[in-house]
Amino acid sequence: MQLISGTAVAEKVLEECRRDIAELAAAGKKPGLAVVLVGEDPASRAYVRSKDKKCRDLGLHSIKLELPASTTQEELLAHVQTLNNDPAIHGILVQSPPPTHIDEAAIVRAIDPAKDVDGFHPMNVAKLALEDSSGFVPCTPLGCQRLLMDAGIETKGANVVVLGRSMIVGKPMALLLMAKGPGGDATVTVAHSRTRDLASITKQADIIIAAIGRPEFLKAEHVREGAVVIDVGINRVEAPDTPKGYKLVGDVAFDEVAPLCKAITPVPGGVGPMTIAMLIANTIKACKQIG
Ligand SMILES: Nc1nc(=O)c2c([nH]1)NC[C@@H]1CN(c3ccc(C(=O)N[C@@H](CCC(=O)O)C(=O)O)cc3)C=[N+]21
Repeated sequence: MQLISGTAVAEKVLEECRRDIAELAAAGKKPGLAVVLVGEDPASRAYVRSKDKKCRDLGLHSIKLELPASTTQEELLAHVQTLNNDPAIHGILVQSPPPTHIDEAAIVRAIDPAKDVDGFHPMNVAKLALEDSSGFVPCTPLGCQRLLMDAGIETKGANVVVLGRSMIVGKPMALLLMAKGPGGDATVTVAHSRTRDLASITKQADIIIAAIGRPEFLKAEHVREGAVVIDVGINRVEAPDTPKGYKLVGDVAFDEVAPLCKAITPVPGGVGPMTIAMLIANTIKACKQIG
C-alpha cells in the first residue's frame, strides 16, 4: 500500500509557485489574494488563517476580511465590488458556506470571473465543461487530479467513481476526469446519497474519490482489492482525550480500507494541503492573465 502524501506534493506545487512568484517579482508584479469570511465558524476561521499565513510565507499580497455574522447581503456585495476594482488583488475567495441570510449564488456571480480563483462562477464552470483552459478549476478537485498524476496513477481508461455531486468537489472532479488529456480520459461514474446499491458500483472502481461529507463513510465492503482511494473529507469529530477535544477524519474508514488499497491519501495531510497549494497556483494564474 502506497500512502500518497498531500503534504509532500503540495510542497512541490508551492516550490513551482515560488519560482513563478520570483519571475513575476522581477517584472514588478505581485499576486494578491483576498479571502472573505462571514461569521465565526471556528473551522472556517482556522482555514482562512492558514491560507493567509501560507500566502505571506510565499511573499504574496494577502488580505483577510473577517466580517461579523450580521453582515448583510448588500454589505458583502459592496466588499466584493471593492475587491473586483482593487488592482492589487488578483484572486477573491468568499468562504463557503456563508450564513443562511446570504444568497451565496448571487455573491459568487458578483465576483469578477477573472478573479474567481475558487472556480465557482458560472463562467468558470462553463469553461471547465468546455475544456477551455483559460478558466479557473475549483482547488480541491484540481488538487486531487494533481495527486493522482504525481503518484503515477493512470486515469486514462480507468473506471473512476466520484462519490458526491457537490458544485465544489464532485461535479467539477467528474468533469476534470472525463476531459481529454493527462489526468483525464477516465470512465467516470458519479454516485451520491441517492445511489442504489452503492457498493456494487464502487466495487468496480479502479479509483474512488470520496467526497460525500460523512465521516468514515466508505468502508472495506465498498472497495475492491488494488483500488486507489482519494479521501476528500475533512470532518471534525469529538475526541475528548485529545488536547483540542476533536480530531480530523476523512470520508473513508481509513484503518479498514487502507489494507485493501494500492494507494490511498490520509486525513489530515492528504487533499487538504493540496487545496491550499492549488488556490495559490490559481492566484498566480489570475495575476499572469490579468497582467
Ligand atoms: N470558497 C471556499 N473555498 C474553499 O476552498 C473552501 C471553502 N470555501 N470553505 C471551506 C472548505 C474547507 N477547505 C479546506 C482546505 C484545506 C484544509 C486543510 O489544509 N486541512 C489540513 C488540516 C488542517 C487542520 O489541522 O485543521 C489537512 O487536511 O491536512 C482544510 C479545509 C477549503 N474550503
